[in-house]
Amino acid sequence: MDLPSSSSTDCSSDVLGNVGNGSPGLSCTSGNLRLNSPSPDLRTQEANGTSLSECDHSRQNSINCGAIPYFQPVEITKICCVGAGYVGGPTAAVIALHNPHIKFTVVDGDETKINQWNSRHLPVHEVGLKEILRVTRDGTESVTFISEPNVFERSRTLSSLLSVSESETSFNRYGNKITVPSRLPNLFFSVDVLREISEAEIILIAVNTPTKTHGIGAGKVTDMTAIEAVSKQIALHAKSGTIIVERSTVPCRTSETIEKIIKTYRQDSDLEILSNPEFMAEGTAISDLLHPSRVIIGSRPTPSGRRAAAALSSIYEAWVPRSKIITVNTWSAELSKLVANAMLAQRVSSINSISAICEATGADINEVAHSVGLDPRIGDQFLQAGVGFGGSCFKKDILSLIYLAEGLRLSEVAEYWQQVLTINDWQRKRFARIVITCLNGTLTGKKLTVLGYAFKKDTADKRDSPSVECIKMLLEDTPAEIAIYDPCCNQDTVKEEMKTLIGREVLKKNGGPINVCVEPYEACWDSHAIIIMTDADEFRTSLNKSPASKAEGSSIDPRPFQHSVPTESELLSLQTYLSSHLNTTDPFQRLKDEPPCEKDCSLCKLKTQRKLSRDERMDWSRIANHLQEPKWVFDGRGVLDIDEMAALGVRVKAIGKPNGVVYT
Ligand SMILES: NC(=O)C1=CN([C@@H]2O[C@H](COP(=O)(O)OP(=O)(O)OC[C@H]3O[C@@H](n4cnc5c(N)ncnc54)[C@H](O)[C@@H]3O)[C@@H](O)[C@H]2O)C=CC1
Ligand SMILES: O=C(O)[C@H]1O[C@H](OP(=O)(O)OP(=O)(O)OC[C@H]2O[C@@H](n3ccc(=O)[nH]c3=O)[C@H](O)[C@@H]2O)[C@H](O)[C@@H](O)[C@@H]1O
Repeated sequence: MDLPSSSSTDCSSDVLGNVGNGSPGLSCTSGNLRLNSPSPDLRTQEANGTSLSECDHSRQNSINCGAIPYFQPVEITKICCVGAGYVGGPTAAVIALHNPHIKFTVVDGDETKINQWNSRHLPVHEVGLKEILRVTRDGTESVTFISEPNVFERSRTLSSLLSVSESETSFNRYGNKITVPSRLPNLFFSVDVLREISEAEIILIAVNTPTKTHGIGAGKVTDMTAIEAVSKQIALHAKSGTIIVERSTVPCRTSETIEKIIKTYRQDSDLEILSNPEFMAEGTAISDLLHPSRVIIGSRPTPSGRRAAAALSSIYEAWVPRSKIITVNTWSAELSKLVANAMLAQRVSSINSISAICEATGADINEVAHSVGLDPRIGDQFLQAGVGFGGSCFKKDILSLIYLAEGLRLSEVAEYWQQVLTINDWQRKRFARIVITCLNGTLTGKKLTVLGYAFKKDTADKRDSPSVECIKMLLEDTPAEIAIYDPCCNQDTVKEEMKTLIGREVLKKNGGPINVCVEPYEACWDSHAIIIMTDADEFRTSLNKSPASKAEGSSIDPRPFQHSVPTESELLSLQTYLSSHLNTTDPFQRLKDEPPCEKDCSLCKLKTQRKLSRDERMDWSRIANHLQEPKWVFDGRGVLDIDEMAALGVRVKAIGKPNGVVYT
């Protein structure tokens, strides 16, 4: 129940209901709402990373600042996330890492996926994910170590430095002895959806919301089947007062739909529905979740809506500065997710449209993008021209926006966003046509090599991948062979997908042209043309540096720490730093054993696809020697240095590069 508004309507009570000093039951030295956490140690440290001035600043910037009355803090002990996919798993891992006092369970109807999350073989591959799961899912031992930069590196004998008794001399010499307490597991994966829903105080919905493939609105409207199913389960099983959080990307006003579904089964519903869209990108999911540009929380503008928003905010405040947590109304939160994806995709289509002009005029797309991106009003992100955007979200979210505009009879708006998709489709086909044209209009009898099968680098996700579409187009011209290699995709999964999409006869073992390779050199051998479809670092020429990757983790020593006990984030960066220097996955020796695999675990037997290490590049000179004349490489992602390749005798056709136009 909301307490009467005792605080004033100025910023002594901010939009999340966090009140200033002197409020009963709340500590607000940093301006953060403190819940009754049974384990204040790490959590408080982490949250206190937000300074008072930062907090005050954020209050001034808060939308609706001061509009909220004081309310009783909600104690959160159990969170359930429905949907153990690309979003559910990583989100849960990061929230659980920073909230060790909360029991977090991820549920999914897919038992195979849940078994994978509970095993050594995770269904989602993201840099840093495994490290976090080892802590949250498996628990850790207590560890004592020295917080002195370079101590581990100097000694190179970890065990003597980690054991308190043996390393007393070292401690005395270097000082700053740090003890990190042990952790119990607080992240669980389960198929018992109903039980977990019934016990949670917060339920995150992270189920899939693809585009409908049949019936009314097919190919346009969002398929709400999973959202509807979860809403019904929540209506029937959630306890009173549970906070429901939309993490899935949904059409604007979906919370209203959820509410209606809930009310169908539960007349006296007191469940509050929030919108908290996720903005992470695949390949950098963990970095994006650990350091989000913003956390958007949409709620009803009522006291109970704001109280629910405050409860959710307090979970994020364990590691996200308050100034980055933005509260808005529910519809704004839902719509802003669609708009963010639409605008990112729009930039890609914009630069891709210009790439065609570059090819025809002699301008260079990289030079144009660089020149344009230096204007801070434009910025340099998302200006890499290529084979068009792919992935599970951009297209479906733009389609959802178009459908919304059409429903509102805003046909010009719908047409505007439709054009982003039209250009994307055109660019994908244009690239495949360039390949065929350069090969004299015929692929018959030729071997082609496709490097990159997923929709971008550092992920195995193949949903709406431009590569798949390109392969389909090339197949129509009956090449002798298409060899496929992707450093992240599993060979058997790619074969299985090709079989499903095109037919079993397409595979090499059945006499067909598709040959899925486990290493790049085999794929490129004797090829008439190499076609680069993703920006994997392996594919780059030595002179063409990869853009700084957020995914790679810290190469900077975070010591000395700000607090006597380091935060989980600090420990993680130290672990990453030490792991790379000392060549061990567990430099603190605090991790417990991973769950054992069954004797004949099929996943253990799967071949590891990445044959080159993360930093290793393909040897293009070796490949150049074994290409068929006239040695064609089609660079769909701007990863090659054309002069370097020319020196190897290789012809490169790259998107947005001058098409034989010379200065006169
Ligand atoms: N993939 C990404 O990078 C991002 C995705 N999103 C959004 O997040 C949502 C989820 O996306 P992904 O994680 O990629 O999807 P996903 O397909 O990887 O995972 C969804 C999971 O939900 C499960 N599920 C569906 N209905 C269920 C039910 N009734 N009960 C229990 N489990 C159920 C499925 O079995 C599946 O494992 C989508 O709305 C997507 O647009 C948002 C930001 C980033
Ligand atoms: O809602 C989602 O699912 C997510 O969609 C995208 O993330 P993601 O699809 O994982 O990957 P991006 O890095 O955005 O790339 C999307 C596509 O655009 C392409 N792209 C991206 C950037 C660029 O400059 N050029 C370009 O062609 C990529 O190769 C890829 O095919 C957004 O970046 C995330 O913020 C969002 O949360």
